[in-house]
Amino acid sequence: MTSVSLRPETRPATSEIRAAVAAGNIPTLLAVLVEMTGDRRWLGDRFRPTRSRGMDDNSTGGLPEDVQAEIRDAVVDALEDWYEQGSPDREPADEELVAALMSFTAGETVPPEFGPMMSEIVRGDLRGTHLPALPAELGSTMTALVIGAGVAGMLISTQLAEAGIEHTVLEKNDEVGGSWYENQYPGAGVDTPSYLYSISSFDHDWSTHFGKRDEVQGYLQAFADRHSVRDRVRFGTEVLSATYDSAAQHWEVRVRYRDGSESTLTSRILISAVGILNRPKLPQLAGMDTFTGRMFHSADWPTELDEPGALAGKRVAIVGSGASAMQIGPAIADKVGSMTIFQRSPQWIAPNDDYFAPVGDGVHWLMNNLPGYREWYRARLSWIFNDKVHSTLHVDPEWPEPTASINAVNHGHREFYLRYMRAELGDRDDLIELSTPDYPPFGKRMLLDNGWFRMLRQPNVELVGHGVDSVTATGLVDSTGRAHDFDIIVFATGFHSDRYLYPMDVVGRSGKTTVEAWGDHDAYAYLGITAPDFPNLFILTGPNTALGHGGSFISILEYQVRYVCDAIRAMIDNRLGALEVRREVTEEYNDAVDRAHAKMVWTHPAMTNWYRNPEGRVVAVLPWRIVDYWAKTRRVDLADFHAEPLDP
Ligand SMILES: Cc1cc2nc3c(=O)[nH]c(=O)nc-3n(C[C@H](O)[C@H](O)[C@H](O)COP(=O)(O)OP(=O)(O)OC[C@H]3O[C@@H](n4cnc5c(N)ncnc54)[C@H](O)[C@@H]3O)c2cc1C
Repeated sequence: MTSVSLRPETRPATSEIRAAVAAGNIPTLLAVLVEMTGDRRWLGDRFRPTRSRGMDDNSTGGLPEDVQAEIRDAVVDALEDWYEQGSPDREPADEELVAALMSFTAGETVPPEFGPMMSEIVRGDLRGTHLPALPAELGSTMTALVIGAGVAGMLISTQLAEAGIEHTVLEKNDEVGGSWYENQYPGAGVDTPSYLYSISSFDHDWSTHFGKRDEVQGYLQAFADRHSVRDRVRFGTEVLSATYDSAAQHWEVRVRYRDGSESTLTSRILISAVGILNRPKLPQLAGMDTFTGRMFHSADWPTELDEPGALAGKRVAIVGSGASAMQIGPAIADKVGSMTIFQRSPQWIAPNDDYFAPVGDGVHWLMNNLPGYREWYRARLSWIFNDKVHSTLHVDPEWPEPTASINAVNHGHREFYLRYMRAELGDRDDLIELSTPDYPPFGKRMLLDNGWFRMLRQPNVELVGHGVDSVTATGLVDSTGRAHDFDIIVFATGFHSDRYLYPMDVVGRSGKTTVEAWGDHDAYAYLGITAPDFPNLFILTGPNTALGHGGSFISILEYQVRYVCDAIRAMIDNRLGALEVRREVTEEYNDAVDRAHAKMVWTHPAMTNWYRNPEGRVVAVLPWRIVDYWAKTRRVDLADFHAEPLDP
């Protein structure tokens, strides 16, 4: 469903407005009300929402019924007045008011540095284009190749196209979508609320708060339709290598097409949008080729297993208990004969009442008809799900507990999640023991409960507290030596998240590949985007830019796309042929990344996680808050780069 205009031809009946407003999120309605009316009376104590509990949108604001009713009535009046005045253009709140409203509606202090970033969301600034039109005389010189047509590749391609920059997107698959095209396993979906995990410029009426894979993929396909992205994508084309030619100031990119033939393409600018959760990681186990049943990685789920009855009576193994396993298990437990989960380490799992909750017509109406509602709802989610928790993830050096928690607040989180887990698992002491992590909450990305604990209690489900050692013709042998027989083995074992640009050979100015420059698992780049010796190469979701503390990858991608566009704009404005980040700037940045990580929960020795490389250095996630990354990526500073004029 796409959004409707904020300027309806006919004014809705009061009863229609009232019904929709009844479904509204109270803190969001309050912000909209103050923005629409300018009346600061609504910032009085009587209307102050409570602080939201954990990770939910605090729909009632914790306010008494009569106060909620008063707010709703006032919103109805404000909207009727707005129609009365001929539905004028919305005037978004200024930065000062945004900052005040964020703190007020969050029921806690949102630090002032969030004001500008939140204002950008509230104003909808990221909806626009970041590049001016390319001057005609540069048309043939400023060209680009983009690798990958997931969210990242589509976002940058749309910007390049609007500026008239000639480019091709090279995509190994046959369709756009990346993660969401490939991951089709039962239960696949987002664990970031969809009204946040969505593209700022492309609205959608989500059917549930946490969209499932088909809806997310449909949304991305609709984005591709809207911006004619497919016209610029060469599908079935895998990039094998890329080599920078200093003399020509361009990249030579070796590709292989679906029919096995290969060719070399060239472009001034090379943009990697290959993602970090795209190359499935399978464990290297003895006997992998001997199993006679079906065995596959979660990202390669065979769709025929979705046919009715296909799993009936089957003995299914799920190897791993991370995010994908957690979505698959509850989705198939009722359909299989038996299910055995091999868990090396339990996860921290948070409750979330909205996980399966549908988004009703009333909310859709507000998103599309109440000026500012969509933007304010998103801004609030971007506090609750993105940065709110970050300050609690710093290790307190005085904290006496060496492993289970890192500071007093983190200890409180631990107690809260344990209470929830125990309540869900009831009298199953065996499961409680197996499900209690021995590392601090947030040491790995938090998961949201989708019925996992209840599933564990089902009689046909077994949780094994070990990993697997080998594969046999009939099943698996776990690390205690116990053999298990299966018909189907699903490896929910994640991706090569610490191997950037893998498995491409990307060769820089000096003739070294990225692997030679960085080591196999130790990538680094300035802002995670650009690296010395690799001029004119921009990496989207590069090293240290994924989110460990929660939040939406799409926010990060939008900031990176803006930064890359700013770099390209600088090249165009200054007639540059090459832009290469300075080594000292990159080293200084990466020292700061490592220093910041050393204080964060992710470097805590009590657990392993997909953020760290085998040596323990965190290479995948950002150490800072999103607002810090937002500030760092707002503008390109040419002083950070060696710039070469365009060779005439
Ligand atoms: C199951 C799952 C659930 C997720 N849930 C969330 C969530 O709730 N919230 C969140 O923020 N993030 C989530 N993510 C992370 C998700 O990967 C990102 O949010 C986002 O989709 C990344 O987009 P991308 O375009 O950077 O990369 P991808 O979506 O990974 O796209 C990369 C594209 O590049 C192509 N490609 C790769 N190598 C080559 C090559 N050599 N040649 C040609 N093409 C190539 C791939 O085929 C793919 O199409 C999830 C990921 C998975 C796998």
